[in-house]
Amino acid sequence: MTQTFGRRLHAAMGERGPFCAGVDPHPGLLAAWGLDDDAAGLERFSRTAVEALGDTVALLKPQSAFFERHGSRGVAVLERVIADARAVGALVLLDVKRGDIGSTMQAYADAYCDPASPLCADAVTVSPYLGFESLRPVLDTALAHGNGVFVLALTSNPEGPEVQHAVRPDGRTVAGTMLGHVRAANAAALADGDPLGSVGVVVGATTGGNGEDLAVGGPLLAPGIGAQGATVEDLATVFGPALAQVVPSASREVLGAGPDPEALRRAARRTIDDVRDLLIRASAGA
Ligand SMILES: O=C(O)c1cc(=O)[nH]c(=O)n1[C@@H]1O[C@H](COP(=O)(O)O)[C@@H](O)[C@H]1O
Repeated sequence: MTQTFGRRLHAAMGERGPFCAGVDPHPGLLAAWGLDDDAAGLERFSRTAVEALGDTVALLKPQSAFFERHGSRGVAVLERVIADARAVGALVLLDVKRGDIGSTMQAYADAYCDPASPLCADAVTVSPYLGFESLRPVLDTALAHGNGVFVLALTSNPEGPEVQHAVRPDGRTVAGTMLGHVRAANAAALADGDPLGSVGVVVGATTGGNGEDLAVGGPLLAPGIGAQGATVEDLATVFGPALAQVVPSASREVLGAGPDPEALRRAARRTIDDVRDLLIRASAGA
């Protein structure tokens, strides 16, 4: 029986520490690393990042857009990143933020959640803002293959609140409604004894004390650390009692230390140490 994503991520967080390193080959980072903004530069950048970080972090998160902008050669590099990262023991969260009508979501599910596809990753990001049930094909396909899904709830960008904080007639926010759906999606796995559900949510580290119940039974991906202004210390305010389920995520903050592999590793380890220290202080009630 395939191990669920929730179990695999829980184990990886214990072994390597709770941290997700983004692989975002921004044109500006390619230039800073002395690389051309083309498919060859993309390939060198990505291979360096995977070789430096793949055996260090629990989760690697390639952002698909930065590969797609190089066309089919860029997508081929993305396929390689997924395979290479998994080969050195990192779980791969493919950041594509898909969200469409259900019948189209099945095609995305085939692309990203079915091991028969070269773009299949351990987990994928999706947007529920066409309605949570439109995600059903991705949820069902991912879970059937022991993979995971991260559902956007409270995003890190300043534009998010106009949709996500909107209050429904029943008094719940739109984001709170999505968090409720994810909680329900994880209930069976938790009842079966999984330490962590396979359906996570994205809650930006920039979102402050947001007033939502973030105990959804699955992992809480927290982007926004570093370049977007949030710090590891902010996680305590944003997540409160749900801190133990948080996987903080940073891309430019770590990648900016490159291209020296040792410097990349040091940057990731620094954040992991800061998160571990925060968790120890939080559990001691400090
Ligand atoms: O799903 C994500 O990862 C994500 C959600 C969100 O709310 N905000 C957010 O910044 N992200 C992604 O996280 C990464 C943040 O990059 P840095 O700001 O460089 O750390 C980018 O790849 C974003 O697409």
